[in-house]
Amino acid sequence: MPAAPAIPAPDRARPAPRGPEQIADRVTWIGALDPDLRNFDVILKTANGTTYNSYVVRGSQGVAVIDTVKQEFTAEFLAKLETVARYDEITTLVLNHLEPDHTGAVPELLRRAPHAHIHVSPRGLQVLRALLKDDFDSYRITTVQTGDTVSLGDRTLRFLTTPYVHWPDTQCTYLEEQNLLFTCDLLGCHYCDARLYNDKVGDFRFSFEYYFDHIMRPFKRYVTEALDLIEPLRIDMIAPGHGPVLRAHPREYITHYRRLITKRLASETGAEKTLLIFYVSAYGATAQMAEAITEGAAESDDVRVSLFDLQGGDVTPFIDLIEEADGLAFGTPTINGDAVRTVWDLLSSLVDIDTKGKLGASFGSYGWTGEAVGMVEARMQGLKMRVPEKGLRIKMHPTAEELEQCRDFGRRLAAHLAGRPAEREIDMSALLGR
Ligand SMILES: Cc1cc2nc3c(=O)[nH]c(=O)nc-3n(C[C@H](O)[C@H](O)[C@H](O)COP(=O)(O)O)c2cc1C
Repeated sequence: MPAAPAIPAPDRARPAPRGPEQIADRVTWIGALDPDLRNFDVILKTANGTTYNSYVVRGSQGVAVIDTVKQEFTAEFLAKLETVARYDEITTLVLNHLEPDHTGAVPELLRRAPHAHIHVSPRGLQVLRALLKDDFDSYRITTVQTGDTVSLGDRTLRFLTTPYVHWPDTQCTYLEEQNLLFTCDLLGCHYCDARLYNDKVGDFRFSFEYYFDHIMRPFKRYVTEALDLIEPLRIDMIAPGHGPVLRAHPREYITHYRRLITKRLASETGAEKTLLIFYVSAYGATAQMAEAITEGAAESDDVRVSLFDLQGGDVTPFIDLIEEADGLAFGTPTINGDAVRTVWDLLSSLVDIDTKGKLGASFGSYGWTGEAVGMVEARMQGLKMRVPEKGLRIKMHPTAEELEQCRDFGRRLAAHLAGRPAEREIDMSALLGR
């Protein structure tokens, strides 16, 4: 065990905005408030900051620390911890998620707590190794999975493996005797309020949904699995890693996640699959292609086809539609060797949703080099979409014959969506070298 305590990271100049809080019998919040933070993980706006929630659970034969805080709050965190436990009493350190905002104080805590036995998911172990570097081998570490428990005497922690909410390593920890669930990022949000409890703080609905949209939404299928796992539990309190402690009606937050996951309305047409076709067009050539592709695809009764001109510029309204769609086609002319910006804007907005396995297609008119279609195709492949048809390029305005090629392209996209890929006509003369 490494002996010499390192100097803690410099703490913030201003005093800690609040001390520890006993949130339940034997359970104390020892987290940190970060009210001045305005941007999190580069991708999130945090209008009133965030909190890094850490908890101590005291049993008759052991003390557990559940997650820690961001590194710059280490001294504040340790000071709070010292008010509720001695370092040599800490038997268990649970790391539900290894992201630095929850593990920043781990190295310092481990230096001080010689008996802390780390409990982490199997996939968390790899990240932990990277975090602890050369010290890794000097600590006692156990990997835990759903159903495993650790006893603190008269208190028991049960683990639930909930991967990809939102990193591969994530898990939840359930305090059995008190029906208290520690969920780390799941059901959390960036909302800083020293009053701490959901029934005391300001209105944090926006933050809760915003956090879901940007952090959980790309992993909806995993979030669903996590909810399936935690829903059968009796839950009196949810203690997340960020934002308010959910003690009033905790189950409503699970229900709300379910609602956010399933926004889709019942189909009005009865068609099983949906195809969205987006385009931009300076002189109308790509627009003509888009209309012909739509016509071709719409011949299928199995596919509901929608056509959208992106000229308006704002792509945000399309994100929900895209998330629910089965297929997407993007049309863009080549302008200065590239696709048009609104198409890129839309494609880069897809980072918030799961596009894996959706059908993708690209098309567009060009004058001489025509790179745009291939670029869009590569981006769709990068998003792990299924791109079964080579992108369709037409030089300048399409002829009647080329418009028929577009219709045919649309028919093939519909057939792929319906699970019946159409046979393409084989050009025998090309095969025979004529
Ligand atoms: C400003 C400008 C830049 C262009 N740059 C390219 C180019 O780099 N490569 C190319 O193949 N065509 C280029 N073109 C030609 C267009 O791709 C072509 O006119 C196409 O038919 C336009 O399709 P649209 O009517 O759907 O906008 C350019 C056209 C304009 C107006």
